[in-house]
Amino acid sequence: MEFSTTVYDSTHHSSFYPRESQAHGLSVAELTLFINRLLSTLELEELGTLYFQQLNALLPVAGLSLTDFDSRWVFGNAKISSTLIDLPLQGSASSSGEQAHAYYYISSPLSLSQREILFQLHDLFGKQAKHAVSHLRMKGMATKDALTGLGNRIAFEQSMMRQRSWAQRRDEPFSLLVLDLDNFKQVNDNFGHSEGDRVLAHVATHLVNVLRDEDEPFRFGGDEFCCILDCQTDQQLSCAAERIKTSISTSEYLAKLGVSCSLGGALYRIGDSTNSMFDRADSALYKVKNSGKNDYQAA
Ligand SMILES: Nc1nc2c(ncn2[C@@H]2O[C@H](COP(=O)(O)OP(=O)(O)OP(=O)(O)O)[C@@H](O)[C@H]2O)c(=O)[nH]1
Repeated sequence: MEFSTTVYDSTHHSSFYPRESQAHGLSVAELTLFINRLLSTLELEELGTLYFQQLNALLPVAGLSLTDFDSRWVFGNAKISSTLIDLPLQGSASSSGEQAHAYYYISSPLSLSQREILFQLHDLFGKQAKHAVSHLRMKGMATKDALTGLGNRIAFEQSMMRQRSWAQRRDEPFSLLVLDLDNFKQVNDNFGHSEGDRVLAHVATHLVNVLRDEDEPFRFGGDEFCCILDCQTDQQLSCAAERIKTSISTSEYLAKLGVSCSLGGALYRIGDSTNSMFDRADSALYKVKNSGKNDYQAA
Protein backbone atom coordinates (compact mmCIF):
# COMPACT_ATOMS: atom_id res chain seq x y z
CA MET A 1 0.00 0.00 0.00
CA GLU A 2 1.37 3.40 -0.96
CA PHE A 3 1.19 6.41 1.30
CA SER A 4 1.30 9.89 -0.07
CA THR A 5 3.83 11.82 2.02
CA THR A 6 2.07 14.99 0.93
CA VAL A 7 -0.78 13.99 3.18
CA TYR A 8 1.54 13.82 6.17
CA ASP A 9 3.28 17.06 5.31
CA SER A 10 0.07 18.94 4.72
CA THR A 11 -1.29 18.40 8.22
CA HIS A 12 -0.64 20.38 11.36
CA HIS A 13 -1.01 17.26 13.43
CA SER A 14 1.70 15.02 12.03
CA SER A 15 2.89 14.03 15.51
CA PHE A 16 -0.39 12.20 16.00
CA TYR A 17 0.03 10.01 12.96
CA PRO A 18 1.36 6.50 13.19
CA ARG A 19 4.81 6.34 11.60
CA GLU A 20 4.66 5.13 8.01
CA SER A 21 6.25 1.82 8.91
CA GLN A 22 3.48 1.25 11.49
CA ALA A 23 0.64 2.39 9.34
CA HIS A 24 -0.06 -0.91 7.62
CA GLY A 25 -2.66 -3.18 9.17
CA LEU A 26 -3.69 -0.89 12.01
CA SER A 27 -6.18 -2.62 14.25
CA VAL A 28 -9.53 -0.96 14.77
CA ALA A 29 -8.54 -0.31 18.41
CA GLU A 30 -5.32 1.44 17.34
CA LEU A 31 -7.16 3.35 14.71
CA THR A 32 -9.83 4.44 17.16
CA LEU A 33 -7.23 5.54 19.69
CA PHE A 34 -5.41 7.50 17.04
CA ILE A 35 -8.59 9.13 15.73
CA ASN A 36 -9.69 10.00 19.25
CA ARG A 37 -6.34 11.59 20.05
CA LEU A 38 -6.45 13.61 16.89
CA LEU A 39 -10.04 14.64 17.36
CA SER A 40 -9.59 15.55 21.00
CA THR A 41 -7.06 18.16 19.91
CA LEU A 42 -9.68 19.52 17.57
CA GLU A 43 -12.45 19.40 20.14
CA LEU A 44 -14.50 17.29 17.80
CA GLU A 45 -14.61 14.02 19.72
CA GLU A 46 -18.34 13.71 19.45
CA LEU A 47 -18.19 14.23 15.72
CA GLY A 48 -15.54 11.58 15.22
CA THR A 49 -17.19 9.11 17.54
CA LEU A 50 -20.53 9.47 15.84
CA TYR A 51 -19.11 9.22 12.36
CA PHE A 52 -16.81 6.27 12.85
CA GLN A 53 -19.13 4.30 15.15
CA GLN A 54 -21.91 4.36 12.63
CA LEU A 55 -19.74 3.85 9.62
CA ASN A 56 -17.98 0.97 11.31
CA ALA A 57 -21.26 -0.70 12.19
CA LEU A 58 -22.54 -0.55 8.65
CA LEU A 59 -19.43 -1.33 6.63
CA PRO A 60 -19.83 -5.09 7.09
CA VAL A 61 -23.17 -4.83 5.29
CA ALA A 62 -21.17 -3.88 2.25
CA GLY A 63 -18.76 -6.73 2.86
CA LEU A 64 -16.17 -4.24 4.14
CA SER A 65 -14.57 -3.56 7.47
CA LEU A 66 -12.31 -0.83 8.77
CA THR A 67 -9.41 -3.26 8.53
CA ASP A 68 -9.81 -2.97 4.74
CA PHE A 69 -8.81 0.65 5.06
CA ASP A 70 -6.29 2.75 6.81
CA SER A 71 -8.68 5.58 7.44
CA ARG A 72 -7.80 8.82 9.12
CA TRP A 73 -8.88 12.38 9.36
CA VAL A 74 -6.72 15.30 8.46
CA PHE A 75 -7.21 18.99 8.01
CA GLY A 76 -6.14 20.77 4.87
CA ASN A 77 -5.57 19.43 1.38
CA ALA A 78 -4.04 16.19 0.29
CA LYS A 79 -3.15 14.68 -3.05
CA ILE A 80 -5.54 12.01 -4.11
CA SER A 81 -4.05 8.92 -5.64
CA SER A 82 -5.52 5.69 -6.89
CA THR A 83 -5.04 4.24 -3.42
CA LEU A 84 -6.83 7.03 -1.61
CA ILE A 85 -10.42 8.12 -1.26
CA ASP A 86 -10.90 11.61 0.08
CA LEU A 87 -14.24 12.46 1.63
CA PRO A 88 -14.50 16.03 2.93
CA LEU A 89 -16.75 16.30 5.95
CA GLN A 90 -19.27 19.09 5.57
CA GLY A 91 -19.57 21.55 8.43
CA SER A 92 -16.48 20.37 10.24
CA ALA A 93 -14.23 23.36 9.67
CA SER A 94 -11.59 23.95 12.35
CA SER A 95 -11.24 27.32 14.06
CA SER A 96 -8.80 28.36 11.33
CA GLY A 97 -11.41 27.50 8.69
CA GLU A 98 -9.90 24.28 7.36
CA GLN A 99 -12.22 21.39 6.79
CA ALA A 100 -11.86 17.88 8.18
CA HIS A 101 -11.57 15.08 5.65
CA ALA A 102 -11.85 11.37 6.12
CA TYR A 103 -9.17 9.67 4.06
CA TYR A 104 -9.45 6.02 3.24
CA TYR A 105 -6.24 4.38 2.17
CA ILE A 106 -7.27 1.36 0.26
CA SER A 107 -5.23 -1.77 0.78
CA SER A 108 -6.99 -3.79 -1.90
CA PRO A 109 -8.93 -2.56 -4.90
CA LEU A 110 -12.56 -1.83 -4.22
CA SER A 111 -15.28 -2.72 -6.62
CA LEU A 112 -17.34 0.12 -8.01
CA SER A 113 -20.30 -0.89 -5.88
CA GLN A 114 -18.16 -0.98 -2.72
CA ARG A 115 -16.90 2.51 -3.46
CA GLU A 116 -20.44 3.64 -4.07
CA ILE A 117 -21.58 2.22 -0.73
CA LEU A 118 -18.70 3.89 1.07
CA PHE A 119 -19.59 7.24 -0.49
CA GLN A 120 -23.23 6.84 0.46
CA LEU A 121 -22.43 5.90 4.05
CA HIS A 122 -20.07 8.82 4.32
CA ASP A 123 -22.71 11.13 2.96
CA LEU A 124 -25.31 9.88 5.38
CA PHE A 125 -23.18 10.01 8.52
CA GLY A 126 -21.33 13.12 7.45
CA LYS A 127 -24.68 14.92 7.50
CA GLN A 128 -25.51 13.59 10.94
CA ALA A 129 -22.08 14.58 12.17
CA LYS A 130 -22.63 18.06 10.78
CA HIS A 131 -25.84 18.36 12.81
CA ALA A 132 -24.00 17.09 15.88
CA VAL A 133 -21.36 19.79 15.45
CA SER A 134 -23.96 22.55 15.02
CA HIS A 135 -25.69 21.27 18.13
CA LEU A 136 -22.42 21.34 20.09
CA ARG A 137 -21.67 24.86 18.89
CA MET A 138 -25.11 26.07 19.88
CA LYS A 139 -24.79 24.36 23.24
CA GLY A 140 -21.42 26.10 23.67
CA MET A 141 -22.96 29.47 22.87
CA ALA A 142 -25.85 28.87 25.27
CA THR A 143 -23.58 28.12 28.20
CA LYS A 144 -20.76 30.62 27.60
CA ASP A 145 -20.57 34.21 28.67
CA ALA A 146 -19.84 36.09 25.46
CA LEU A 147 -17.74 38.83 27.12
CA THR A 148 -15.36 36.74 29.22
CA GLY A 149 -15.55 33.31 27.58
CA LEU A 150 -16.25 31.77 30.99
CA GLY A 151 -19.22 29.50 31.64
CA ASN A 152 -22.38 31.51 32.31
CA ARG A 153 -25.09 31.03 34.90
CA ILE A 154 -26.64 28.09 33.02
CA ALA A 155 -23.26 26.35 32.91
CA PHE A 156 -22.84 27.11 36.61
CA GLU A 157 -26.20 25.50 37.46
CA GLN A 158 -25.36 22.44 35.37
CA SER A 159 -21.95 22.06 36.91
CA MET A 160 -23.31 22.49 40.44
CA MET A 161 -25.84 19.73 39.77
CA ARG A 162 -23.06 17.37 38.63
CA GLN A 163 -20.84 18.28 41.58
CA ARG A 164 -23.59 17.83 44.14
CA SER A 165 -24.57 14.43 42.86
CA TRP A 166 -20.87 13.39 42.77
CA ALA A 167 -20.37 14.71 46.31
CA GLN A 168 -23.40 12.81 47.60
CA ARG A 169 -22.38 9.53 45.94
CA ARG A 170 -18.74 9.76 47.00
CA ASP A 171 -19.31 11.49 50.30
CA GLU A 172 -16.63 13.99 49.27
CA PRO A 173 -17.32 17.70 49.65
CA PHE A 174 -16.43 20.39 47.16
CA SER A 175 -16.42 24.17 47.51
CA LEU A 176 -17.98 27.26 46.08
CA LEU A 177 -16.45 30.72 45.99
CA VAL A 178 -18.46 33.79 45.11
CA LEU A 179 -16.44 36.81 44.04
CA ASP A 180 -17.71 40.35 43.56
CA LEU A 181 -15.57 43.20 42.26
CA ASP A 182 -15.13 46.23 44.51
CA ASN A 183 -15.67 49.73 43.12
CA PHE A 184 -16.39 48.42 39.65
CA LYS A 185 -19.18 50.91 39.00
CA GLN A 186 -16.69 53.79 39.12
CA VAL A 187 -14.81 52.29 36.15
CA ASN A 188 -17.98 52.43 34.05
CA ASP A 189 -18.79 55.89 35.36
CA ASN A 190 -15.30 57.37 34.90
CA PHE A 191 -13.91 55.51 31.89
CA GLY A 192 -16.95 54.17 30.05
CA HIS A 193 -18.67 50.84 29.66
CA SER A 194 -16.09 49.37 27.31
CA GLU A 195 -13.33 49.92 29.88
CA GLY A 196 -15.64 48.17 32.36
CA ASP A 197 -15.95 45.27 29.91
CA ARG A 198 -12.16 45.12 29.64
CA VAL A 199 -11.91 44.86 33.42
CA LEU A 200 -14.37 41.96 33.49
CA ALA A 201 -12.42 40.10 30.77
CA HIS A 202 -9.17 40.83 32.63
CA VAL A 203 -10.54 39.38 35.88
CA ALA A 204 -11.75 36.29 33.99
CA THR A 205 -8.21 35.74 32.65
CA HIS A 206 -6.82 35.97 36.18
CA LEU A 207 -9.32 33.37 37.38
CA VAL A 208 -8.49 30.99 34.54
CA ASN A 209 -4.75 31.40 35.16
CA VAL A 210 -4.85 31.02 38.91
CA LEU A 211 -7.28 28.09 39.19
CA ARG A 212 -6.31 24.45 38.84
CA ASP A 213 -7.53 22.45 35.85
CA GLU A 214 -10.13 20.65 37.94
CA ASP A 215 -11.62 23.94 39.22
CA GLU A 216 -14.17 25.89 37.19
CA PRO A 217 -14.72 29.66 37.03
CA PHE A 218 -18.03 31.20 35.87
CA ARG A 219 -19.39 34.67 35.34
CA PHE A 220 -22.54 34.71 37.41
CA GLY A 221 -23.71 38.10 36.14
CA GLY A 222 -22.64 41.77 36.26
CA ASP A 223 -19.37 41.99 38.21
CA GLU A 224 -20.02 38.77 40.11
CA PHE A 225 -18.06 35.56 39.45
CA CYS A 226 -18.28 32.07 40.97
CA CYS A 227 -15.74 29.29 41.20
CA ILE A 228 -16.55 25.65 41.83
CA LEU A 229 -13.47 24.21 43.45
CA ASP A 230 -12.13 20.79 44.27
CA CYS A 231 -11.43 21.90 47.87
CA GLN A 232 -12.54 19.59 50.63
CA THR A 233 -11.63 21.57 53.74
CA ASP A 234 -12.00 25.16 54.93
CA GLN A 235 -8.25 25.47 54.86
CA GLN A 236 -7.96 24.41 51.20
CA LEU A 237 -10.80 26.77 50.31
CA SER A 238 -9.19 29.66 52.12
CA CYS A 239 -5.88 28.97 50.29
CA ALA A 240 -7.65 29.04 46.91
CA ALA A 241 -9.46 32.27 47.84
CA GLU A 242 -6.19 33.90 48.94
CA ARG A 243 -4.55 32.85 45.66
CA ILE A 244 -7.32 34.53 43.68
CA LYS A 245 -7.30 37.66 45.87
CA THR A 246 -3.52 38.01 45.54
CA SER A 247 -3.70 37.54 41.78
CA ILE A 248 -6.34 40.29 41.45
CA SER A 249 -4.71 42.67 43.93
CA THR A 250 -1.29 42.43 42.26
CA SER A 251 -2.67 43.42 38.85
CA GLU A 252 -1.29 46.88 38.12
CA TYR A 253 -4.08 47.49 35.65
CA LEU A 254 -6.80 46.84 38.26
CA ALA A 255 -4.92 48.72 40.97
CA LYS A 256 -4.74 51.81 38.75
CA LEU A 257 -8.51 51.68 38.33
CA GLY A 258 -9.02 51.13 42.07
CA VAL A 259 -10.68 47.73 41.53
CA SER A 260 -10.21 44.88 44.02
CA CYS A 261 -12.39 41.90 44.91
CA SER A 262 -14.36 40.52 47.84
CA LEU A 263 -14.88 36.80 48.25
CA GLY A 264 -17.17 34.50 50.21
CA GLY A 265 -16.79 30.74 50.33
CA ALA A 266 -18.87 27.73 51.33
CA LEU A 267 -18.09 24.04 51.69
CA TYR A 268 -20.69 21.53 50.49
CA ARG A 269 -22.89 20.06 53.24
CA ILE A 270 -24.95 16.90 52.75
CA GLY A 271 -28.41 17.83 51.53
CA ASP A 272 -27.28 21.20 50.16
CA SER A 273 -29.12 22.52 47.12
CA THR A 274 -27.36 24.86 44.70
CA ASN A 275 -29.28 27.75 46.27
CA SER A 276 -28.52 26.89 49.88
CA MET A 277 -24.81 26.56 49.15
CA PHE A 278 -24.77 29.73 47.07
CA ASP A 279 -26.65 31.68 49.75
CA ARG A 280 -24.09 30.72 52.41
CA ALA A 281 -21.18 31.83 50.22
CA ASP A 282 -23.05 35.00 49.23
CA SER A 283 -23.80 36.02 52.84
CA ALA A 284 -20.12 35.52 53.71
CA LEU A 285 -19.29 37.75 50.73
CA TYR A 286 -21.63 40.47 51.94
CA LYS A 287 -20.09 40.41 55.39
CA VAL A 288 -16.80 41.22 53.63
CA LYS A 289 -18.50 43.98 51.62
CA ASN A 290 -19.90 45.50 54.82
CA SER A 291 -16.62 45.42 56.66
CA GLY A 292 -14.36 47.23 54.22
CA LYS A 293 -14.20 44.95 51.08
CA ASN A 294 -11.07 43.40 49.49
CA ASP A 295 -11.04 40.32 51.74
CA TYR A 296 -12.25 36.73 52.05
CA GLN A 297 -14.62 35.10 54.53
CA ALA A 298 -15.82 31.53 54.86
CA ALA A 299 -19.47 30.83 55.61
N1 LIG B 1 -19.08 47.35 31.69
C1 LIG B 1 -20.00 46.52 32.18
N2 LIG B 1 -20.65 46.84 33.31
C2 LIG B 1 -21.56 46.00 33.78
C3 LIG B 1 -21.87 44.79 33.15
N3 LIG B 1 -22.83 44.14 33.86
C4 LIG B 1 -23.10 44.93 34.93
N4 LIG B 1 -22.35 46.05 34.89
C5 LIG B 1 -22.29 47.16 35.84
O1 LIG B 1 -21.61 46.69 37.00
C6 LIG B 1 -21.97 47.55 38.10
C7 LIG B 1 -22.15 46.66 39.29
O2 LIG B 1 -22.59 47.40 40.37
P1 LIG B 1 -22.01 47.26 41.83
O3 LIG B 1 -21.55 45.87 42.10
O4 LIG B 1 -23.05 47.84 42.74
O5 LIG B 1 -20.78 48.23 41.74
P2 LIG B 1 -19.49 48.30 42.65
O6 LIG B 1 -18.91 49.65 42.40
O7 LIG B 1 -18.60 47.14 42.33
O8 LIG B 1 -20.05 48.18 44.12
P3 LIG B 1 -19.38 47.37 45.33
O9 LIG B 1 -19.58 45.94 45.02
O10 LIG B 1 -20.18 47.82 46.54
O11 LIG B 1 -17.95 47.77 45.44
C8 LIG B 1 -23.23 48.31 37.67
O12 LIG B 1 -22.86 49.64 37.42
C9 LIG B 1 -23.64 47.64 36.34
O13 LIG B 1 -24.19 48.57 35.43
C10 LIG B 1 -21.19 44.49 31.93
O14 LIG B 1 -21.38 43.45 31.28
N5 LIG B 1 -20.25 45.37 31.50
